[in-house]
Amino acid sequence: MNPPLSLFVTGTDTEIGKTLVSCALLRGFARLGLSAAAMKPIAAGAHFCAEDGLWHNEDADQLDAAAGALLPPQLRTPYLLKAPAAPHIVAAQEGTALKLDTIVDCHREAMRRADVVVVEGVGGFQVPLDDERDTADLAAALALPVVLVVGVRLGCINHALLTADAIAARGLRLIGWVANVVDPTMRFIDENIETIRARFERAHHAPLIGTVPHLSPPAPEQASTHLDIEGLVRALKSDA
Ligand SMILES: Nc1ncnc2c1ncn2[C@@H]1O[C@H](COP(=O)(O)OP(=O)(O)OP(=O)(O)O)[C@@H](O)[C@H]1O
Ligand SMILES: C[C@H](N)[C@H](N)CCCCCC(=O)O
Ligand SMILES: [Mg+2]
Repeated sequence: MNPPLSLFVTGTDTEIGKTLVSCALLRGFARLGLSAAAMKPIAAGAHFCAEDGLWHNEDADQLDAAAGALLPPQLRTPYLLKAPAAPHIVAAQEGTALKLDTIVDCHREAMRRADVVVVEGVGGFQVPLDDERDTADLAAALALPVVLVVGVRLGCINHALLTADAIAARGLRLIGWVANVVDPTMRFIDENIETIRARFERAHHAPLIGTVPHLSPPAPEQASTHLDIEGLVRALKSDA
């Protein structure tokens, strides 16, 4: 039996396509016959649904819809915060301590239930969780290879390079990256992507998993056709 695989999806910012790409990865893994589960361990922004009597988060719902192996909500999202804002601020206001150990335990259980577990971070790579820790500490506690989603828009080169350096500084492996075209009106899109590709290849040996064009509608199944999922699986297996 193959050991389960897992990866941590981070981004150059909030709202740049981490959820879309995570869902695309889930669909791509499913196409390869892998049972794929998703975690959004810390979610900020929840609404109450009278139909099922549960609090929902949009990212978590999208991940559930794309996942082949569904996790129970408490395992998929151990920390569901109400307000759509910086998690350390919302957690403090709600009196919630965001514990890395709890998330690591949930992740360990998720790994027992699927062939591959996709973990979506929250916001960018160094979003605080409290006065001391941030989401980079979460990725390190989970000891996962990182996929960086670059939201392709003006300014993304700098954000991409800073994030890759931060990932390396935490001793984590940037296993690949996705160029996600959030601003289709940007000038020189291909040249921007090539600039990042060449630098990531040289400095981090991190390949471009694929370029997701601006999609209408932004459907995970379609996005997944732009990603080299087989290559990613090979890299994850050799990293495991
Ligand atoms: N390639 C794309 N084409 C069209 N729309 C996109 C694309 N990528 C992302 N979007 C849209 O941009 C918005 C933000 O994307 P998404 O929710 O995936 O970002 P995120 O990085 O996960 O944000 P958060 O930090 O809140 O988790 C969504 O409405 C999504 O549908
Ligand atoms: C609510 C939002 N969609 C994200 N889930 C949280 C983004 C926090 C960003 C914090 C920051 O870097 O300033
Ligand atoms: Mg998201």
